[in-house]
Amino acid sequence: MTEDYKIKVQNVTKEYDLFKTQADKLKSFFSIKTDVPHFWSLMGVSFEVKPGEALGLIGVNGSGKSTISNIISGIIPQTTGYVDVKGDTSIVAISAGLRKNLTGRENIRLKSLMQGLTNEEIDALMDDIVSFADIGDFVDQPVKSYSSGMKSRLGFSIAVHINPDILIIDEALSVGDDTFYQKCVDKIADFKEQGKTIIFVSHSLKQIEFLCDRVAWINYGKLRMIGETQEVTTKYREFIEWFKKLSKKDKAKFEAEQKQIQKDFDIDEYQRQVTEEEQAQHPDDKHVAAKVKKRFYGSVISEKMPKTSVLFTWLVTIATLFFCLVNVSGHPLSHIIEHPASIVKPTKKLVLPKGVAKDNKKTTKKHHKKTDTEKKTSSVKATIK
Ligand SMILES: Nc1ncnc2c1ncn2[C@@H]1O[C@H](COP(=O)(O)OP(=O)(O)OP(=O)(O)O)[C@@H](O)[C@H]1O
Repeated sequence: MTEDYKIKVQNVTKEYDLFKTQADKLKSFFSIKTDVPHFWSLMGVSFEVKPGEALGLIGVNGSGKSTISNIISGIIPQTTGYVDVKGDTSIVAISAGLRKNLTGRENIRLKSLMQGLTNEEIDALMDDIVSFADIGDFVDQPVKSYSSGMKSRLGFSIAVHINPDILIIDEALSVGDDTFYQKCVDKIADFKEQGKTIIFVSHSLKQIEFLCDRVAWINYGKLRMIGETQEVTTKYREFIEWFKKLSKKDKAKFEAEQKQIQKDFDIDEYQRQVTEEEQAQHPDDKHVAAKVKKRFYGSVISEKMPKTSVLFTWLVTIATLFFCLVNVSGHPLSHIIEHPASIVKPTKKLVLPKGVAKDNKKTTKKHHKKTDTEKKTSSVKATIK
């Protein structure tokens, strides 16, 4: 692999925990072991995109195309692996990055500000973005009222007008009508002429063949093939034809097997495998294992709490609980240190809020009256006797 790249992904994986309850989610955050099943959406994907290249991403539903696009765009983090993107990216997926409660115009401003444009620059671009999106009065309505085609139009228009170095288009053209599609294709062609880098995700092999210089075929979380467009699309078509000829039962069996492989994926085993392969290529390098480890974990931000933070959180929680108990018990700290059992034997009277105290007095008085009556009754009873 040459160093002359715009995007580089190396040994990228993405794991999802398939939580069933909120409690499982919380436990996992605190690194408490749960029996939640795991699913590896990506199982070690590596490729590079050269400057000015249009790379197509193809693969059947659920193969991991959007996952890798979102990782490259910085929308979601990878679980392991190295990702290097040289330049600003702008992703166009159906409704990606659009806030549904904001109007189209507000979304234009927000997304542009997030890309680093100033308010003056946005004002200058606003009319062009609105006119390209061509969604009429809806531009002043909240995005939640848009059809998927309208969201795609708005998203595409914003993305191409903010002039990113890298444009990632994820299935955005599949929902537009023919006129809009042609406008988008022309705009993408303009981008290519300007030497910009494009990642184009689509199920339409025709669109891919028309727009892309190279294609990566992602297959159930793995990179199955990358190369010249025609070569890869031909192999992919053969695969689709083979799959279509399977019986319904065999199709289901094949898909279940692939998903099972994604559930059973072992990240440590994969790391060992990569280390062994690289050690074989560089037998004299004593630092291969450390380099692979750094590549796997060096640039990732864990979605789970690191062990030290978990320990710290537990310590703070226990300390807080302890001091609360000391306070409630009413004993001085030194006394509790000498007699730990006294922490559960409070000395202080409970100080109740005013209203509660009054109510309590009334109840106690009533209680006393009752007791006096009882006393009188018993003395009368005694006199009669
Ligand atoms: N948040 C999530 N939690 C659990 N699994 C997820 C999550 N997001 C994606 N996945 C799973 O990861 C796999 C890859 O999904 P992804 O959306 O990347 O596929 P895709 O190739 O873009 O599919 P499509 O062509 O249908 O858009 C799928 O099996 C999907 O169910």
